[in-house]
Amino acid sequence: GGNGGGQRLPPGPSRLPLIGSLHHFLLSRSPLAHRTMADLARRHGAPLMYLRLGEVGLVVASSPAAAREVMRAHDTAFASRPWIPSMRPAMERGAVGLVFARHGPLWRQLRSVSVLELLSARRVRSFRRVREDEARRLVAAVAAAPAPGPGGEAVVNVGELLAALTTDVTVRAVIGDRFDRREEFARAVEEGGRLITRFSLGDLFPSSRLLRFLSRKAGQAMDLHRKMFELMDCAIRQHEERRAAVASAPDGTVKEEDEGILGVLLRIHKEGGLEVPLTMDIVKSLILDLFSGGSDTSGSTLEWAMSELMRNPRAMEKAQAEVRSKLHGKPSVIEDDLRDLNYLKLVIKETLRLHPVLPLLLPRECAEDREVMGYDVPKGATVLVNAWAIGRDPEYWDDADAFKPERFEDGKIDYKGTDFEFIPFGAGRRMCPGTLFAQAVMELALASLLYHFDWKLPGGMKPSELDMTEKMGMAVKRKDDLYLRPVVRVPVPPQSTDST
Ligand code: HEM
Repeated sequence: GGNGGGQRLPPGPSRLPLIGSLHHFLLSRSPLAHRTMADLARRHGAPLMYLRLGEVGLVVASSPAAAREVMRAHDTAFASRPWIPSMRPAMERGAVGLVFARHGPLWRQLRSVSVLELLSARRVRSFRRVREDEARRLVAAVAAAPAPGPGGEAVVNVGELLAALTTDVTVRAVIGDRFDRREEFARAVEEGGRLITRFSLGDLFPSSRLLRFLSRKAGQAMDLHRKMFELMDCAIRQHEERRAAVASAPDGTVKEEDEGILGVLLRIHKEGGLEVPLTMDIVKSLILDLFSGGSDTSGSTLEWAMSELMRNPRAMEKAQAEVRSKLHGKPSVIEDDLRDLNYLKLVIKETLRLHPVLPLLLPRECAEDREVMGYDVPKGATVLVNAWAIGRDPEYWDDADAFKPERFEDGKIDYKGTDFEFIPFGAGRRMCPGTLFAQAVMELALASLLYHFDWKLPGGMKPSELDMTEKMGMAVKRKDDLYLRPVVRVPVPPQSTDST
């Protein structure tokens, strides 16, 4: 109640003058927005909930039915992304790729290029050797690297290795090579995560120029944008030098995997003739989207998968038995082997249910007043879908908080955007275009880790003692690093010294 203009806003928690519902977040036990929002939605019996944070109206869908309304029934009205005020100056200077493009001709064009060309099943398959090579490097690094960890045992930082793997696979797929400035880039992505998730008063009260002026966020966003574009310039140069080198080599053929995603984009850029010209700024923004969208998400998902397997030794044993029996002592896992690894795929699905690394997906914006489930959603409201809450809703999931890959055994529920109780990649026209890319790298990496090694928790820790606290960033990660002690089961073949 309490809203003027005859609007019937969705129910939600109390709102104070000026700050709206902000106090619910400031007083919440959890610093994680998806948990606070799930709590509020349950307490107010509001699968479609209205909140106001400062001046920003927020509508949160927290049930499969509400998610279906947002991403199917009203998909076109909710197909834009809001531009956070402090990020707007950077975006207006051209820092817009696929992720943040407003629903319109530019987005449509980038979307179809991405789906049909850059991330298609055929293109993803063409990077198979890149993935196999990086997976071999991963297991070689695990076998070589155990170093005394916090408790003096020889452990590896599993999350760090997996983050490096997913970054390298993505970057090699895009530019055809490892990125010379990888560490700098990783730091910049982390900085971006901090910036985007930090509350800033200027963002909550966009009409206040004073607050915006006082907030340093806009300036920092601009600096980061410049830094990212400089790094992308460098990636493009690196790509072009590499192609020139490949073309002038004795057998001078440029293979598809050398062309890379960037090669395809540069070709389209040169050909021209598109409805919306593909400028170099757009190319840079788009590859930046792929770099950051492609690595952090898959890397964190893999780290959660390993964490869940450590907490659930029976699932771990089952997954290891499967990969070891299917491979019959082969030297390493290759992609042909993945076809038979059914349980491994269920493990990944179950991980995505319990740990959707974008728990609120990516924000949508309401383009026009809409009536949803009998309530008014006002134009301009930010619309979120709480995939985390939906994936753990006891009304749809038995023993919802337990890790049970078997629940997906009958193959009825998938993350393709049609089963609204399971939407880690979103749904509708803004759904993640990178699912095949992500699936390919995650399956191979996990199979490789489980094939070659047994894994022990350090310091005699019991499985149930492994802390699973989350930390917010660009994607939701573990708060504590996951250190594990690897025990070799299937020896890792010596690394070849190929140049890539
Ligand atoms: C486990 C891995 C991943 C997860 C959980 C994930 C999740 C998501 C989600 C939830 C969205 C927003 C969907 C919506 O608004 O309905 C999204 C969008 C997007 N993702 Fe992913 N993603 C993953 C991997 C990838 C990869 C590997 C790529 C590319 C290489 C990628 C590229 C994108 C892009 C470009 C968008 C924006 C699409 C648009 O706005 O039209 N993602 N992703």
